[in-house]
Amino acid sequence: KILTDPTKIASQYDFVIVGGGTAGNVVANRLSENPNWRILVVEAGVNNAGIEDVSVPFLEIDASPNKPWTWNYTTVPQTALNGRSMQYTRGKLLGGSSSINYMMYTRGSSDYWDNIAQYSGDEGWSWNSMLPYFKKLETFTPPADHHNTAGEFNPSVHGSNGPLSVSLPGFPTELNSRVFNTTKIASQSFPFNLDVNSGNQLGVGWLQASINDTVRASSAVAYLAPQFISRPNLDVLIQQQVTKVLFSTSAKSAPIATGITFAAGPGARSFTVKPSKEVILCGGSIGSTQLLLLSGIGPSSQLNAHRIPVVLFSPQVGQNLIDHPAIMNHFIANTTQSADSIRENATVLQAVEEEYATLGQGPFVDTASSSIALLRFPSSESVFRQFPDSSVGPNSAHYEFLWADAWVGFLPTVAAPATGAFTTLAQVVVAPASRGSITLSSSSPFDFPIIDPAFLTSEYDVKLSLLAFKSAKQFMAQSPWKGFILGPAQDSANLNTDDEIIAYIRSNTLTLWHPTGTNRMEGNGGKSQGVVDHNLLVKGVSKLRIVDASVFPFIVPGHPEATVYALAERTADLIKAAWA
Ligand SMILES: Cc1cc2nc3c(=O)[nH]c(=O)nc-3n(C[C@H](O)[C@H](O)[C@H](O)COP(=O)(O)OP(=O)(O)OC[C@H]3O[C@@H](n4cnc5c(N)ncnc54)[C@H](O)[C@@H]3O)c2cc1C
Repeated sequence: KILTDPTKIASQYDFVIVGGGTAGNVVANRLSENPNWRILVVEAGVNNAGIEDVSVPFLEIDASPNKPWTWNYTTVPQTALNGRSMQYTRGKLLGGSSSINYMMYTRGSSDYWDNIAQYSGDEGWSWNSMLPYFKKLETFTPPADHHNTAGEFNPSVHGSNGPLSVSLPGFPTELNSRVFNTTKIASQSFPFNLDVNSGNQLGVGWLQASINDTVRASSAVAYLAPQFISRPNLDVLIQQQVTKVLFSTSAKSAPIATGITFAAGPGARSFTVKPSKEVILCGGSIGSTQLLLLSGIGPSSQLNAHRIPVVLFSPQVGQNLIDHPAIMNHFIANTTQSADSIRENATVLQAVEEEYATLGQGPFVDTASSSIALLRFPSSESVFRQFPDSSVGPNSAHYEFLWADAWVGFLPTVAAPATGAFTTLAQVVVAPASRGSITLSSSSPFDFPIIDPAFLTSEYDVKLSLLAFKSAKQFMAQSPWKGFILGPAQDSANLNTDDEIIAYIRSNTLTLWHPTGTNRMEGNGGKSQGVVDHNLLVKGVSKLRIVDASVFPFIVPGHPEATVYALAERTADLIKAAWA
């Protein structure tokens, strides 16, 4: 059941899970399959139920930022982006960021998982070991318009019985035929890929999304569905922020995590709960990292600076922050059909809303993009003579494209024009070399930490971004776009020299909100330091685990939510085995 009153929780639990987000609800669901175990989830945010903006797929643009259900973080000024800071939103509600994200569903590549397996020395993280979890977690669902999806995905790599619905686009746009015709004309550079989630990710394919018919499928909708949340051994306490992990320390053994404290806000009453088995942190790359530091696990400099009693020096906590730098390239489109009219014209908006409400059809059933390209630069590019190749393997992407049949933009400085029709091509460097950090700003759990994704601080990322821009230009110059695309929009017009393009890159790069790696797994038999071991147990202490995007040693070439779901599914099995 979902609880809002902390005095109503039980007196004893086996497991306490911090954060009812993407990973947290998966772990809660799977552990509560054992009727002998009692599970408590403590989530800082609100219930997702009844919030329209986090349910209607098209309203993803209204799901964040600066909502009552978001963590409204900002980054520090980004030195390589002309000193710009950017909003760095996370979901603060059941489902976590899966309740506010763009629902783009990508598993990464077989290289990606095989790399984690090799790095951690645990074959259980390999692609072949993880594919059964990807299948277990999903039900591949027909799109809202129930069109024939043969030729748009490979059914043999998908699941049919899992909690999470994954689907294909359910509203055709004018872009689809143009994107896929381009793969025929320019198949050498931009080959068609039947299913980018098959392990072989390279090419241009249909974009799968975590959507169930007409509504968003978040981890809350999927893993806390009525048949699960009604289990008598599962309690989910909301609107309470975990402020500290408690430890018992003795000279004889490593510190043992014994419980947590939580409170509704600064000055509110503080509560303690002590599970008999484990504390499991699922607070996400920012939440779990801040909590570890506040609890006395982290680099000595930081714990000392904020006078936090030391439980364990762990130098990697908050380091290795990796995120994907993206740019929204806008083109002028020669059409009256683009989704810009929904934003520009109240009558069109009303008609689209009605179509969705009465028929469950139309543009509101989809996320922003229907197709995705995951691509590599040739090894002959001069950048690879200067820098090591950052991709996770020879069959994995350096960069990505997504197309939207409207102006999509997130920069306060580049507002959508009041009129006109546009196509957006988002370019993303999916194998960046830059590394940032998360550090404490104070010892109060209610102060936001200092977040520095360090975008483009490696020159390598600037060079890949430049190459991706040129590749995008090449894609949009192919014959299927003739007469439809009239040229770049004002914000990217007249970019001729590399210097001009790089200036544009620095002023337009933004986050895709994929912070990863701040509590990374240790690697190379412990030679590469990490915060957790390959079972995601926090090193140097006992009974404390981290299960969320912060533990990945590398960033996925693609979008992380699918990888977080699969990570959580496997770790739930590891926890079950550990306590069997
Ligand atoms: C705007 C946006 C768009 C995105 N688009 C996509 C996309 O299209 N596709 C994709 O794959 N990925 C996307 N992502 C990224 C993806 O959603 C995340 O990588 C993933 O959901 C992270 O899962 P997690 O379990 O690590 O953390 P989260 O899902 O963020 O869960 C963390 C949970 O812990 C709670 N919490 C944190 N600290 C505490 C505390 N101290 N006490 C109690 N509770 C706490 C939070 O409130 C939250 O509910 C997007 C993210 C955002 C923000």
